[in-house]
Amino acid sequence: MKQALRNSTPARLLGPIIRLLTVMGPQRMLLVRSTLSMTAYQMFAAAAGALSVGLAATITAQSTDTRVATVLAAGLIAAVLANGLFTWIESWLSHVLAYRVIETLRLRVHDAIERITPAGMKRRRAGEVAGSTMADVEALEWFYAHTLGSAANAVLGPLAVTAALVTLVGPTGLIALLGAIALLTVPWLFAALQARQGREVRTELGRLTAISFEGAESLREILALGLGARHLDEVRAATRRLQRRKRTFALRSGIETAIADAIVAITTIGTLLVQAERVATGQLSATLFPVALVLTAATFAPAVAIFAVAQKLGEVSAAAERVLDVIDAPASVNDHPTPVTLPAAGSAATGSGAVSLENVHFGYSPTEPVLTGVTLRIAAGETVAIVGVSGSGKSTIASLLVRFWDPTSGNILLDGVPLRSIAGNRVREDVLLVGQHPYLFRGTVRSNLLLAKPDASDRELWNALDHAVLGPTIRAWPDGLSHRIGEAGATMSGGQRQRLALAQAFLRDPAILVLDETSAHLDALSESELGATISSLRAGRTTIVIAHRLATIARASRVVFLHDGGILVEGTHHELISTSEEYRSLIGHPASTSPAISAALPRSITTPKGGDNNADHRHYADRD
Ligand SMILES: Nc1ncnc2c1ncn2[C@@H]1O[C@H](COP(=O)(O)OP(=O)(O)OP(=O)(O)O)[C@@H](O)[C@H]1O
Repeated sequence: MKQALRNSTPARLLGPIIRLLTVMGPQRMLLVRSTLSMTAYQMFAAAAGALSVGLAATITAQSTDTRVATVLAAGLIAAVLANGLFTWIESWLSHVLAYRVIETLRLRVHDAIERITPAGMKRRRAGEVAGSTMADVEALEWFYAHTLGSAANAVLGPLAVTAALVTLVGPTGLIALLGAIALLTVPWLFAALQARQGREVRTELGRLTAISFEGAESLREILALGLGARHLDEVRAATRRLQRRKRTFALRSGIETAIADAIVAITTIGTLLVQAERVATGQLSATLFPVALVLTAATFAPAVAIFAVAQKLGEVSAAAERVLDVIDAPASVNDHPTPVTLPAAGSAATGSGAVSLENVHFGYSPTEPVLTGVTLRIAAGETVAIVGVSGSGKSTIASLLVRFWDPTSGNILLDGVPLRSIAGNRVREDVLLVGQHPYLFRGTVRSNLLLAKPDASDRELWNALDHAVLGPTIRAWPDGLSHRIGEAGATMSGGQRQRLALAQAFLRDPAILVLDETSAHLDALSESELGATISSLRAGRTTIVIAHRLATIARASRVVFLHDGGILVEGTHHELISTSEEYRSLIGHPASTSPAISAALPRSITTPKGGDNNADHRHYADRD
């Protein structure tokens, strides 16, 4: 029985909304006050209506005693003023409540996205999810501001007015209550349809938001590839689909409204006929007849308000469900309940920074292992280059080192401490990953550099820029450090963005540096300048380079050749050239006896997932 109730459509409709109510926590008292204010203003509205018709009837009776009329007039003025006051209070409280709850929800969504983003989503996907989820949160604001109070009031209001009506006119006053109950059952009858339509509307809205986000973020690529018209078509098609969904939603809502209007009309006419009959037979005084009609209308007022809300419940419920999906998404790494407290973040100068990978296994999905038992020990201050064909798992190791993911089995240790026992954020203070496509925030050169070291002086900033061979360029700009950078660094070249990221690394001065080396953006001159920069950045610091260039590989004290989920060979560049045919083949060394890499290497290297091995081969060779 309980199970059936839980699976009923209304319960499913309300389930996500009720679960989200838990975020209200400390705001519960605000909800109680807002609901009571709403009940008060509706009671005063009903009283004002009843008093005004009572007053009119008294005046029409032309009684010589003016005392009753005076009392009724005074009561009417008081009721109107109180109605205005409580309407204002309720509106104020309900919006404060809604904004506080929405603020809490926004923070929860933000936390969830931060928790699942590093590994779970690429940046663009995170933007889409954040955008459409925040739109869902906005939809909930209306619910919190206008619904919660109305829902409680839909029960309290009709009961209170009915009590007054029954006191004045007797049991026939219950007709209005029956009408209000009938009115509230209408949305429940359509609940299943409404739930489906609500989900469809929110899903289409989410798709449209995602397409718009993608369009805005990749506008350059879209225009460069001549895909503007196609993108516009996609936006138009998504808009049309959304409009279609909204039309069917509105159609059902319109039918519900028509049925509700019929119920209100039938109840009002029924009350009119019954009470008129009673006046005619002397069971009800003529003065109370208009009062009964006004109170009948007042019985409906809260029910009509909640009816309007219930009609939108499908959409609100779907929005709540989508927000919960994000909030409930599991983290890619779970912080240890009692994380190890490391001393203040190490730096190159502290001599810390030994890294060990102990039999590390990892796959993004259980069926597709990427690393199958990698064991690697890197001493503090050592520079290790990781090489391998595209898709061999080099960047995956980088992600594991900064704890975007945890190994499926095995361990990664930082100065002997398992990474799993250190909070993810703390790990990233010691281990800095400079990725292939560094992201710069909208702001200035200075504001971006200060992200790496908030208390750095301008002198330190210039030093870092000079180390990164970006100083002369920035000095030549009229605004210098105050030069504005567009969103995602759009106003800078790829090479300049990369140097700015390296300047940030100089400022951060981490104990361990993980460089996911890019193969693009740099001309030969810049590359050799940057090589020198990276050498000075590496000095005395544990550095792991995901290497794409021979010059970088040659500079490393050790080269690790990743292949087929494990380490195939390791040693210095020269050792590997003389001992490993696979390595010679990978880097396209002239002494390689395998003109075609496919002849010498196992199949998984020659046809890597998502990569062209010959392109890789040429890639290393070109830059020797
Ligand atoms: N977030 C992810 N979700 C699922 N699979 C992924 C993800 N990231 C990488 N992969 C897959 O894992 C494998 C290893 O990818 P990885 O990026 O580590 O390779 P790589 O050696 O760094 O390649 P490249 O040299 O091209 O950058 C590839 O098959 C890739 O498709």
